[in-house]
Amino acid sequence: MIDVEHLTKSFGPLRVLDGVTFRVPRGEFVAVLGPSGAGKSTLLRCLNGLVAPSGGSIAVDGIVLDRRRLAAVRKRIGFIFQGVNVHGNLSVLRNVLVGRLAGKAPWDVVFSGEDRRVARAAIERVGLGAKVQARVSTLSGGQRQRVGIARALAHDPAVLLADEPISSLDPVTGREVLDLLREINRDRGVTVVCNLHDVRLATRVTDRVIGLRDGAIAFDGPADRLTPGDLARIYGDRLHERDLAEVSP
Ligand SMILES: Nc1ncnc2c1ncn2[C@@H]1O[C@H](COP(=O)(O)OP(=O)(O)OP(=O)(O)O)[C@@H](O)[C@H]1O
Repeated sequence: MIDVEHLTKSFGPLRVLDGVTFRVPRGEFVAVLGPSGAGKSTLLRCLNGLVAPSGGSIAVDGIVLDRRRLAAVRKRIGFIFQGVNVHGNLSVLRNVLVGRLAGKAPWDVVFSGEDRRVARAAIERVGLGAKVQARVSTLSGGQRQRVGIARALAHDPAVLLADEPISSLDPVTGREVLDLLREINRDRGVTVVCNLHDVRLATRVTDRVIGLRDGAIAFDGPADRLTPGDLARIYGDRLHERDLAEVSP
């Protein structure tokens, strides 16, 4: 489903991704962990074509991502941004309809009955059916992030990429939002790659952890088998006893 080979990315002299190789099968839920600056967001942005790689290759659903095929690959991907990236002045429905824009020409931004049906179904799916017409600025942080997820779903993606989707939420709401992504992953067979800072949630909710350190893979394996030693390889000596305890039995 996602095939990344020898991916490198440099910003000027700074090498941010350094030969990253992994393959994600259809339907897997992958957490990408790593210290700040390890290259997690850059990796996700490369997968979505928001950042052009310096080297290596990426294929999504068998389509090699390059400039010519960017639109075709993006059609298959829903992107959930870091923090909460929604338009406060617009209704929930309008925000989610934005997810139906892909592939429409600028002179053709008229939403069809089908667009509205899909958007409403996505809003129901994330539990905001009663808020379809509410202005997003009147919603809580967790509800706003659900709007972001509904927008990504309205795109009918085969892959969901989520860049720290719970970083601005309290722990309980964050868990609920991650559980929602897990349910969507299971019900629809959507492949999910999600950057996270919460090790405990990553090990409890996802199938697999890819640990990035200094732009290279420091760990890749089943989430429920992550050991304190693996965590130390990912986070180095900045890790504390408390963090290690999170994955200890
Ligand atoms: N557009 C850019 N131009 C220059 N440097 C960049 C750019 N985007 C990212 N970087 C640098 O690349 C490195 C990796 O950034 P990235 O955001 O991918 O890390 P991250 O692991 O997602 O960090 P965090 O967990 O703090 O979000 C950082 O040193 C960052 O400053």
